[in-house]
Amino acid sequence: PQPEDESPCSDSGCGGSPALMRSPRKLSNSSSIGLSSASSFEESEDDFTGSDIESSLSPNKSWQKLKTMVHWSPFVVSFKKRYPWVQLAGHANFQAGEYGRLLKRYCESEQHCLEKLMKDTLRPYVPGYHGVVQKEEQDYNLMDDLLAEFDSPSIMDCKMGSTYLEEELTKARERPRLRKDMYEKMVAVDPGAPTEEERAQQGILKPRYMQWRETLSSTATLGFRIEGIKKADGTCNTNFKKTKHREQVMQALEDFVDGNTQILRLEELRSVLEQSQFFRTHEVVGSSLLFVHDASGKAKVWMIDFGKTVPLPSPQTLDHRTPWMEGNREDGYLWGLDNLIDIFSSML
Ligand SMILES: Nc1ncnc2c1ncn2[C@@H]1O[C@H](COP(=O)(O)OP(=O)(O)OP(=O)(O)O)[C@@H](O)[C@H]1O
Ligand SMILES: O=P(O)(O)O[C@@H]1[C@H](O)[C@H](O)[C@@H](OP(=O)(O)O)[C@H](OP(=O)(O)O)[C@H]1O
Repeated sequence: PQPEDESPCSDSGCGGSPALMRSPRKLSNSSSIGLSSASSFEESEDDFTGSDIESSLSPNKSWQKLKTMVHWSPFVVSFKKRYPWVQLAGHANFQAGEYGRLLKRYCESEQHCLEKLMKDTLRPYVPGYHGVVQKEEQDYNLMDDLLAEFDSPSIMDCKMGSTYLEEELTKARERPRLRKDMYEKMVAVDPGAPTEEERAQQGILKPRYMQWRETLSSTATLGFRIEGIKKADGTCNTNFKKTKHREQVMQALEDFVDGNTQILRLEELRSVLEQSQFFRTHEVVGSSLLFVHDASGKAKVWMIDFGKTVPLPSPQTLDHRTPWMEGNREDGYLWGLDNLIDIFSSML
């Protein structure tokens, strides 16, 4: 069976290198630090000069062709510090950009979300978005690299709320397609999980896999799950598939926080979410909170990954807390955030 490509922006079958490619601007070949689908890159210590910017915009370089308006800083940009880039989860969708920016493989629904979010009250909680760029005939959404302003940061990706769209369920029903790769991922974690029928088929439907992943982890019971943690000391863990119970989650969070309790304050984000027009009018699925802090005490959280965030038909709105029932499109995002805040409060 063919891999199923049901998600608006799933890159199944699209190929592409899992490694971040080197940009023309002296990105070093620094070694991977053992993350799934991840590589790291380092900015050159050399300063950028005005002429670098000019030459980087020369028309004969296809990767710099601008598809929509991209706002380049009119002044000289200086990159003095080295920092490794880390991808904690997700597909091999990223490339290093310039000026502390990242290129993420183009996804139309993500583009629409990021454009709207730049005008929403949630803007401070979303990576700055700089339009679509094309590089080697591939389109990318260009956004700020959230790690750029930190020194040796600790990073955590928490996937909030539901992980599959109602649309994915409907499509799987209309056009059921077996996923051998998902069957294999399931068996690798729990050989007893597939049903007799799935075992005979050696394949499973994507929603079945996604639901199984939700119940295996804390998504089903707490409304969020940890996808990956990289600590300042370089240690990294993306093995949280079975981190399910409150105590297990809290232990992982404590390890990540490492005494920097500033990172635990999420009430402001919650109240901005509750006010946001964008949030009220979108089904937000598979999106993560990216927590970043470093030894200086600096700590921030952002919303990332809007590949499966879709607008609701007007005048429908969501409260993001009502339990999901097929048809209501509730994603449980705020229910998950309430639980996360509750756990954080007990850690303060
Ligand atoms: N703007 C950003 N700045 C820094 N790191 C980022 C940024 N966006 C994403 N990342 C890193 O890349 C990882 C994957 O990001 P994202 O979830 O957007 O990718 P994806 O391929 O769409 O994931 P998925 O397969 O879960 O849909 C994050 O866990 C984080 O480590
Ligand atoms: O974490 P796992 O266990 O590796 O499972 C993947 C994960 O749930 C991704 O969120 C999902 O991508 P989307 O969110 O984009 O659907 C991907 O589907 P895919 O293989 O169809 O891309 C799954 O394989």
